[in-house]
Amino acid sequence: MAKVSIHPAVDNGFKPAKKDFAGGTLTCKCTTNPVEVKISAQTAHNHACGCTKCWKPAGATFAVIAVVGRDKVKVTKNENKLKIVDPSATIQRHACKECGVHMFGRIEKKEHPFYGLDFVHTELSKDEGWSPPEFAAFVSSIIESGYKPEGMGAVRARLRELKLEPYDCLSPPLMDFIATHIAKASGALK
Ligand SMILES: N[C@@H](CCC(=O)N[C@@H](CSCO)C(=O)NCC(=O)O)C(=O)O
Ligand SMILES: [Zn+2]
Ligand SMILES: [Zn+2]
Repeated sequence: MAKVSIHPAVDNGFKPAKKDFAGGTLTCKCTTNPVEVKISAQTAHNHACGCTKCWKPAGATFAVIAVVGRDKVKVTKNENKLKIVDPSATIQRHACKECGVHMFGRIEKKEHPFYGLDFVHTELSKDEGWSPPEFAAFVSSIIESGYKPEGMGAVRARLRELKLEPYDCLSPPLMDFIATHIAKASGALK
């Protein structure tokens, strides 16, 4: 049986991060006047995401998305082509109006646990050395985009084969981080 396809950047394995890698340039898919975003740091928490909201290339089952400090993200070309996909979403995804690629996702709610971090797709960069994906998040959510539920066993098996442990939310360390932030804000945790 054919292997389950996850995403073109992970289906054939992926390279480790380069030591001291300090960022690169993301370019949208437009052949003329592409949007360019400069990232001036290495990314963290890169992961495959099965949610319905993250951008993925045509035909991919999962998105691959990482975070980086918002002060390290600068639009350097054709900013006028960017539009926020859903201004009411927690993560405001700034997408190219022409090709639809999401160039960065930003959290504007200061009280959010991930405030200060932008979400980026490093597959949009030709630079090599970015942090590789570490786990798979929101795996069950691919069903919300129409993936057949009976195929989920094979999807999770393939993710494990790629060393991307599948979770139906974020990874346990990130979920603990979120819960700790909420407990400190409410006073439940001192
Ligand atoms: N089942 C939903 C889940 C969507 C969801 O909660 N996505 C997460 C992860 S996106 C990157 O890891 C999230 O934080 N979303 C906030 C937002 O998108 O604004 C679905 O699939 O839609
Ligand atoms: Zn574009
Ligand atoms: Zn997502």
